Amino acid sequence: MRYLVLGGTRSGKSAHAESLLAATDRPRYLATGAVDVDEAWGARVDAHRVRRGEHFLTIETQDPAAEMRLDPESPVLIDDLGSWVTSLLDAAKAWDDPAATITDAVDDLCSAIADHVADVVVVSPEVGMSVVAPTPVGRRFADEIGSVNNRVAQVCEIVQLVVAGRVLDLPAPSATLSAESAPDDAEQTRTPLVPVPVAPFPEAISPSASFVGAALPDGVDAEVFPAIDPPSPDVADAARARQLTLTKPPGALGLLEDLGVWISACQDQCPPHRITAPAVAVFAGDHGVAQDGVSAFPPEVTAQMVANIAAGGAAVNVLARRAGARVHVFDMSVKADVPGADAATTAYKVRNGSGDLRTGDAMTIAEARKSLAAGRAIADRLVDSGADLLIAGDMGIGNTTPAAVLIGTIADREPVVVVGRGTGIDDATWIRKTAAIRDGMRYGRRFRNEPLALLAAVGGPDLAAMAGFYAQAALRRTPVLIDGVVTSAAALVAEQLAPGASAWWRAGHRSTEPAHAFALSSLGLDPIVDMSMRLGEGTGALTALPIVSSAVDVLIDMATFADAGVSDGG
Ligand SMILES: Cc1cc2ncn([C@H]3O[C@H](COP(=O)(O)O)[C@@H](O)[C@H]3O)c2cc1C
Ligand SMILES: O=C(O)c1cccnc1
Repeated sequence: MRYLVLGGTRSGKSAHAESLLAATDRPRYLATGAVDVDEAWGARVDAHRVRRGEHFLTIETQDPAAEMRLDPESPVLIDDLGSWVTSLLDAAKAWDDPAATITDAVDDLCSAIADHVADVVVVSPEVGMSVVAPTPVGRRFADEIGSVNNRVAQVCEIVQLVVAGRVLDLPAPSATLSAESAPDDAEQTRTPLVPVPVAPFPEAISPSASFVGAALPDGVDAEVFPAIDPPSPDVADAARARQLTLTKPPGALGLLEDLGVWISACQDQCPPHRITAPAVAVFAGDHGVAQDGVSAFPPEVTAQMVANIAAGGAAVNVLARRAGARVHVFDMSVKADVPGADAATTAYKVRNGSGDLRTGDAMTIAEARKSLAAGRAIADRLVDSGADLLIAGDMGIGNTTPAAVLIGTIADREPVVVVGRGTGIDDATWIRKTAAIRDGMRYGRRFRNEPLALLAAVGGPDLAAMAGFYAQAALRRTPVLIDGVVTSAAALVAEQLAPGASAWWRAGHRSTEPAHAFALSSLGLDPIVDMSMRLGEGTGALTALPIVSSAVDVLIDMATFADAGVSDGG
């Protein structure tokens, strides 16, 4: 989670910011204050230091972005942007030179904050609420810090204002910024902040999602799940009853009502909490079968697209930003090294590419276990760090072929009805792909009721990790939106591993891939939207996410007949 904590002088903003990281392990404190200014300043810095105690590792730096990049997995507190902007303006000799800018450094800091894996808390002064400063230097500072705060707010999920020691959560701007409220920088208006974090937030943020290896207790096999409880039937009843009290004819909000009831039941709370921290995990892997031309694109695109997702440029990133979701991408079994991949991306890598499913050796049983454990650990880490809805996405050239094999096998359909056009294959490729699916199904059939062996034979680490992720999400009582054909294949396997898990899932969309419909009907899921999409990555689920968030808002925010003084239908 990324926090921007604003406040005036002595408002209590630093103490609050520190309390946010009180529960995390050895957070780093990036002190941007100028050293040796004068005695009074020194005393003030010392007071901060005493309060922080030993918990924080203090680093004095004028380049917080560089420090963050050195260790993206450690929680970090930056205190504060006021002194940082001052030192930038000093260095650029910009105080009385309107042409000199600090834009590059601000861009760099925003991208470091956006890329940071662990929690980030940024402290900044809120100035300029009084009369305009009488000096050019005062005006310059107020202008700069105002626009820096705007920029940093855009990459933080939570923005708070501290006044007299009291903490105010600032709601995110609505999706379309009005002309007045829009920051004057064109870049900002292109990417308005999308999350709507208006629910109260805990004093201390939970430990960050540092993705560092599988974490199942000793002696627990990754494919073994305890019984899965359904979302609370009693709370579902309470939520249905509440829907009837809201100022609308009963049932008039259709599926929105069902979705609100479902989230309420998942959260065991009516009205539910607002959805504030949805997270997407994209599982990437190459597939041996892709070497023989079952896709319209070459296998090297997988690694390139993983890099694109990590850099924030893929469709999944764009839709996630709009829906207020964080995206994490994991190289489970990409064949080549992903250019510039960080430690979090490769933390769970099982192998370089999967074997050829036509001869039944996508991976070994040990690798299948390791992949399932990885997916479970990733779900755990996201839930532990506060995620309140999970989405899995896929990336892997050729992966609609193993997906069709898994769905054809489990849902018991013929190869010709589960084969799809994937990335847009031509007829000759379609024939090859159908033959590959037939061979894979012939091999996989014997493991139809043995999910671990089936994943090892005709799946791959990416699909196995998704299955572990979905089943673990259910175990952790966290709602899930399923995406397209690839993720739905993993969901079918997850339901075999952990029967009942599907009660914690909804289908985000209907893909144009034919196998998707079979998977959804086997799982008893109806898609929320049908947008003729066929991309994967998590995009279909993300398209439905704002609808689910709206459904929750309805249960929280709508007036009741009694409150609004509206006569009900008797
Ligand atoms: C540029 C690009 C971006 C993608 N994003 C998702 N996919 C999707 O298409 C691929 C599966 O289709 P097939 O089985 O036909 O290869 C996967 O990478 C999947 O994630 C993409 C594919 C491409 C080419
Ligand atoms: O439905 C999907 O998830 C899908 C469809 C085509 C290509 N890749 C993914």
